[in-house]
Amino acid sequence: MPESAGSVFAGSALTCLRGDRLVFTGLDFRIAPGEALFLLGPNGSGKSSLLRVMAGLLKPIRGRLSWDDVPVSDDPDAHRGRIHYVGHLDAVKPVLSAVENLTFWATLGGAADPRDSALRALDRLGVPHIANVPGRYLSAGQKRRLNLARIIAAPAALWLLDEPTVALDRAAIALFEEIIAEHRAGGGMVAVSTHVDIAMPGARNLHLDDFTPVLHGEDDDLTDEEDAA
Ligand SMILES: Nc1ncnc2c1ncn2[C@@H]1O[C@H](COP(=O)(O)OP(=O)(O)OP(=O)(O)O)[C@@H](O)[C@H]1O
Repeated sequence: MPESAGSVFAGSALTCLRGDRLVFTGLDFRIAPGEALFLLGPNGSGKSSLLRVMAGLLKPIRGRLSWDDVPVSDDPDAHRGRIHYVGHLDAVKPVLSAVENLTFWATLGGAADPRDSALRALDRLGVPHIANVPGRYLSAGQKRRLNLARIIAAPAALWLLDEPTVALDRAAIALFEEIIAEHRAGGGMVAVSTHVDIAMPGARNLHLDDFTPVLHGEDDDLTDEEDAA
């Protein structure tokens, strides 16, 4: 059961700089238990950047990120403990088998019985047969399923998923939609960046291009904040 019961995750007046580019400014969002947010927008509009901000991996140069109205920056470790962040670059270790990769992540995520959780998550993602296959032999879609198995191998209230359905076949996308629905039914929260249709009933849309800054020279004093991770 996620720890989100009653919790609200919110951002207000967020401004993000990457390199020398102001990516978005004045961005607000709010996710309550059971809610889902789609991050939408063209390439380069800042979806991945916002997910990294939400995960505490990238510091916004302005604005506030809060959990139950307490600034996330007050306790970054607590925030890390309540999220699963899955980026679009997978992190499968090539020499470890699928179940070893997943057991490692489940241990980090605080699962009670990491290996058992790992095996059950592989089963849920429809790939029990890859358990003993080394990461380097997995297909793109199998790696993606393995990455998504991470989110159910250990509990976390907030799932931050960057283009989660890339390389997935239709059956896996349907499975993924079911898993998201179950998470939300248990009070979990989710933010998903995507360029394709994913069924998440009742999800709200956040269009990143609505927050693309128009510069008139007043932001010349902005300084870059490197990745916090
Ligand atoms: N590490 C970085 N250093 C400098 N600039 C970066 C970095 N990462 C991303 N950017 C820039 O930040 C902007 C937003 O990129 P981001 O990856 O957040 O967009 P996106 O909406 O997720 O794009 P896509 O749909 O292509 O995945 C882009 O202009 C990109 O070039």
